[in-house]
Amino acid sequence: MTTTVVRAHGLTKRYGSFTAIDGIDLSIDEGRIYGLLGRNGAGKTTVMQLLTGQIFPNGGELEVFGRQPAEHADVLRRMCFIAEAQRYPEDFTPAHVFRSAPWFFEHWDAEFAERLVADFRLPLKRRIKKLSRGQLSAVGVIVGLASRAPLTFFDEPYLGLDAVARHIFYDRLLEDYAAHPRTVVLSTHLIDEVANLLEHVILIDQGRILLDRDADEVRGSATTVAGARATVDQFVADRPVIGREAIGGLASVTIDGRLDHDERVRAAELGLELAPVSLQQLIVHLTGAELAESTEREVAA
Ligand SMILES: Nc1ncnc2c1ncn2[C@@H]1O[C@H](COP(=O)(O)OP(=O)(O)OP(=O)(O)O)[C@@H](O)[C@H]1O
Repeated sequence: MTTTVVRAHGLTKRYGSFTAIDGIDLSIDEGRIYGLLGRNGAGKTTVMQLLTGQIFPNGGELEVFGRQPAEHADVLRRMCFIAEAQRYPEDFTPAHVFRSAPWFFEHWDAEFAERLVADFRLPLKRRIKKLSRGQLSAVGVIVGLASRAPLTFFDEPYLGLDAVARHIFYDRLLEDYAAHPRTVVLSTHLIDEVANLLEHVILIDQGRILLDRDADEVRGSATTVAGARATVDQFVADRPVIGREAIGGLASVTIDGRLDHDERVRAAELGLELAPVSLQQLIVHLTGAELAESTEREVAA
């Protein structure tokens, strides 16, 4: 049976007259990896801050582990939130951070943290304020992984991490998650890199949820059809179009939904090229519709 760890209904957060989170419904199940995706300013960090009790909603209902997060220490203890720009006490070294972690996280695994320190080549005794940007991110990633909190939030945790370090993060996360299942919510702009890691995708745009679906359903749920403009237009005529680019007599149109065998054969007969749309492309289409339209207008002009 699936256990739901987060339930939100009509969750709203306003800053003055600006509505950052606009009455969203959300449910997060135990033992899954969620991707919280969206453009800059979409509201990802605000959602994570609400769920971890760091800020209060202006409206709606929110339950984390069955209770309101902000008021219950036992709920807060089961969560770990790694922010984009994590702050540490002045004069702390990574060694200090890892030594104090067991105070906050009852499942802290010191041995795992040690292995991660070696993986990330993190200088343990250097003051945090002297660390490079990537090393600072590594401290957060190590805390997030080794804490083994039942509900872990990583808010774009890898500013400055190089490609090797990011892949170490993905690999260790997957390995450790398999051995110690828990719920992970990861916000990121590097969608293609994490696409295979995610089991569920929540796409947020201007404080609202645009997509909340199983990652497997999302993968391959859209197709790009490219070829002669008139032929493409004819082929996609009755389908939901989510993106369109055209240059001269050529067009590339992204349609929602899968194509069956007969449709694929027909596309091939018409000389059209079909390509699956990656999660990143799909999200760009879904959240950048205005951009795509203006590009087409510019090209056409
Ligand atoms: N304390 C605040 N006061 C006023 N506005 C705020 C405050 N915090 C966030 N906002 C606004 O709320 C919106 C959502 O911000 P949020 O940080 O949640 O976005 P995000 O999706 O995490 O963006 P990014 O990908 O750029 O980190 C933004 O428009 C932001 O400017």
